[in-house]
Amino acid sequence: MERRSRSYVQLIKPGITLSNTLTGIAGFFLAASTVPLNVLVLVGVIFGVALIIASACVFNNVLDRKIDTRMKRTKKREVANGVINVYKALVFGSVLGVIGFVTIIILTNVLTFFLGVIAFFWYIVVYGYAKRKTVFSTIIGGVAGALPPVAGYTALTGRIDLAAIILFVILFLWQMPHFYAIAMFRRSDYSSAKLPIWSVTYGMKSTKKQILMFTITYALASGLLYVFGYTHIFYLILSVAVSAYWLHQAIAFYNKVDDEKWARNMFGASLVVLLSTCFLIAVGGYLP
Ligand code: HEM
Ligand SMILES: CC(C)=CCC/C(C)=C/CC/C(C)=C/COP(=O)(O)OP(=O)(O)O
Repeated sequence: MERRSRSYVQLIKPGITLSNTLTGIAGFFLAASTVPLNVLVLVGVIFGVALIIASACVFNNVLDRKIDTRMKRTKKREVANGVINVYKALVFGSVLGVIGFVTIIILTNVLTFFLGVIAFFWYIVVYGYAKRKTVFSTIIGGVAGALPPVAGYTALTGRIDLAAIILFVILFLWQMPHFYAIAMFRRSDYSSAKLPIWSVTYGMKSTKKQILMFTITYALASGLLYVFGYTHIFYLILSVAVSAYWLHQAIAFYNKVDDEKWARNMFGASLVVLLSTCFLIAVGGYLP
């Protein structure tokens, strides 16, 4: 790929855009186990959600360009280091956003459109502000991250019911160990960028305890789709296995390796858990 287009691809934070879209697709297929599947709506979810998230990430690159220069992980980002200027990034982000929102409104419904608007605004403005000001920014950011699966679900059902709320809770809780693990192994980055974050404010041991607590809460929440009858016994067995894997990673190495190594391992495991969880949510309603 040409260097310039590669830079634009980096601007949308492809890992985050792809994985969040995946959670939207999972929500869609859970809905399709209770109401008839509509392929056009699926197309709307895939492209609409992906484009809106991509757009939000581009705007985040612009807003965070100063912070990004102060962190080792982000200092090579295109807007931060001037490879793409602010104006071009804003045009790119706006084009993605307009196409994304138009796709959502045409192919899904008004409720899903509004969820997209809320998530978009929340990530860029509310989280963008909180990130600089409070140690609770992770919890606040988690709200935006938990909305795509809800949007995928409402795109088909047109309403927020208990299943939609459970999806929100599962993904919200998944994000806490995911991000606190990053906060641990990137602690010096956050410290030099002067961003309040749990590991910097309260230390590594406290963050480790938080991760363990949220991993347990996630494990409990992932069973709720079964408890409330949206999925069946195979979903429960497999989701218990996934949670057990994550908990095992947390507990087995808790005092055996250094904190940073432990956190890196938990982060890697969080991605395995995310993919497995998306898969189980998507097929859970069809399994016996
Ligand atoms: C459901 C929501 C979320 C999903 C699906 C998700 C997914 C991912 C994935 C797949 C990666 C690895 C690929 C990459 O680096 O681009 C990643 C990394 C990252 N995520 Fe998340 N994430 C979510 C929520 C969050 C939240 C709430 C935060 C912070 C408040 C966060 C912060 C980060 C950071 C900083 C990285 C880079 C880690 C590094 O390489 O040092 N994520 N995320
Ligand atoms: C529909 C819609 C817009 C949904 C939002 C989905 C989304 C982008 C979720 C990610 C949540 C989040 C707080 C990521 C961290 O960003 P960060 O800025 O702290 O990450 P960075 O340090 O890598 O810049």
